[in-house]
Amino acid sequence: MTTSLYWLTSDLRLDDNPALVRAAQADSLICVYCIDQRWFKPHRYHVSSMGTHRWRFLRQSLDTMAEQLRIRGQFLQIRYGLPEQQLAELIRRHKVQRLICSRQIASDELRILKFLSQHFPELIIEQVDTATLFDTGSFDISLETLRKGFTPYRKQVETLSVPEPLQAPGSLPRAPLQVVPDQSLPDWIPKRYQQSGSGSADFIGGENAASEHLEAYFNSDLPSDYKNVRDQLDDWENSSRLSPWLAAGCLSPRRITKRLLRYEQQKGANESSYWLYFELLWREYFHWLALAQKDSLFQLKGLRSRPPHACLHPERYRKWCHGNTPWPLVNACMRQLQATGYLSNRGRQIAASCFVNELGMDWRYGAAWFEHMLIDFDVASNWGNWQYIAGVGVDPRGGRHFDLAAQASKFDVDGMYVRRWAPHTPDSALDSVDAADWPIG
Ligand SMILES: Cc1cc2nc3c(=O)[nH]c(=O)nc-3n(C[C@H](O)[C@H](O)[C@H](O)COP(=O)(O)OP(=O)(O)OC[C@H]3O[C@@H](n4cnc5c(N)ncnc54)[C@H](O)[C@@H]3O)c2cc1C
Repeated sequence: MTTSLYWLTSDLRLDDNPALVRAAQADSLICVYCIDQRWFKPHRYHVSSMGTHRWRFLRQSLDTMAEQLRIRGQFLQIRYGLPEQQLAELIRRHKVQRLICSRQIASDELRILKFLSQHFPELIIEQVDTATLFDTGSFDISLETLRKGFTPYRKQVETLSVPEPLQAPGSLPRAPLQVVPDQSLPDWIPKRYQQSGSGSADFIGGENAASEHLEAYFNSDLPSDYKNVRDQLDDWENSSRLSPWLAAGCLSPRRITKRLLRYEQQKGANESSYWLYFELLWREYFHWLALAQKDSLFQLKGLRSRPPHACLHPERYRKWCHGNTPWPLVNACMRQLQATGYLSNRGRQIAASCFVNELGMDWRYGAAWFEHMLIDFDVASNWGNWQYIAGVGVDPRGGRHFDLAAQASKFDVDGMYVRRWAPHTPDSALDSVDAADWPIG
């Protein structure tokens, strides 16, 4: 009798989930999701990884996943604590022979897998590609090749056809025991997370909401205009808004691509519809890059040989985070992010460029704030895009410096965006100057 353990991470779906299909090849199956205690503790960048927007979305996604598994005679265990301990306990108790999970790219999760392989040398650990269009091994994903830039990579993968998405399994092996779920949250989850309620109706976590949103988007004509409007700062309809579901794994990129192809067959392909695929390839590029570059994703120097000049200035940092800088456009971006957990790609670029260039700060503090705030946080896309803007990633132009006045006059012509999100921006200087700070005489 074989017992497999499926460790769910950013793959909260049944549809097109090759890890679940692989895990189901067993007599008995344990499905577990671990809420990591470390997500809620402020780390070296003085903020915790998990923010309330993403937490709400995650809880909704887990509820849907638990219900989908229940319908198929399975059970989702949600465990709180340190994943390495939680998983080790299950492996020991149920004499688990195989652990299956999605391919991990972040160092924390890779350390968990290393811990398990050291403590259970007999355990077979299988990492499965669930977050990408293509599998590892379909093409060259070495750092050396990826460093050549996005365009050579894109040309390589555009010759490949995207594999068909898998159907959700109709039934699954039984769990070894039925554990009564404990719904109470541990006290290391701060109170404000427990009260985060149902939140904004814009993004509802879970596979069902994901497929409803996918259908609504592709039943409209919006994809045919995507490229023309994707750079706008606000408005639900300017881009696909698929990112939170992609990041939590409620939706697979293969399913999106399949739906996009159907759209093109029905309504015709154009540059805009192609551009959606182009952006999915960017997402994928950052994913492979993160996998290849390992810990340098989180280092100040990134892929460069020397770190850039950067400082840590707490007052500037606070002002940027809360939208109190001298730049109304940046303030509007930061306040929208804080209020909703979402920011357009243009808004993210503007806020990140200001952080790196006008504020001269260590880019990793900005990336960590985004990680905490974003409802669609994805380690590869977030840290990779930050590196790109800070000039320590793969950008052949060596970083991006956006002219904030020019951005405002181009993307917020009538000032509507600033009026909506930061109507009462204080007229503050970037740094407070106090005579007492200066030596006298
Ligand atoms: C500083 C910075 C941080 C970012 N952090 C994240 C993050 O944590 N999570 C995240 O999903 N995206 C991140 N992005 C990328 C991008 O801003 C978002 O994916 C996009 O705004 C999400 O909205 P959408 O789904 O409507 O995108 P659309 O414009 O509709 O694009 C469709 C999909 O393509 C992918 N995509 C689009 N642009 C990018 C890009 N520049 N890089 C990678 N993938 C892209 C996303 O999966 C997106 O859902 C970041 C960008 C910047 C500049």
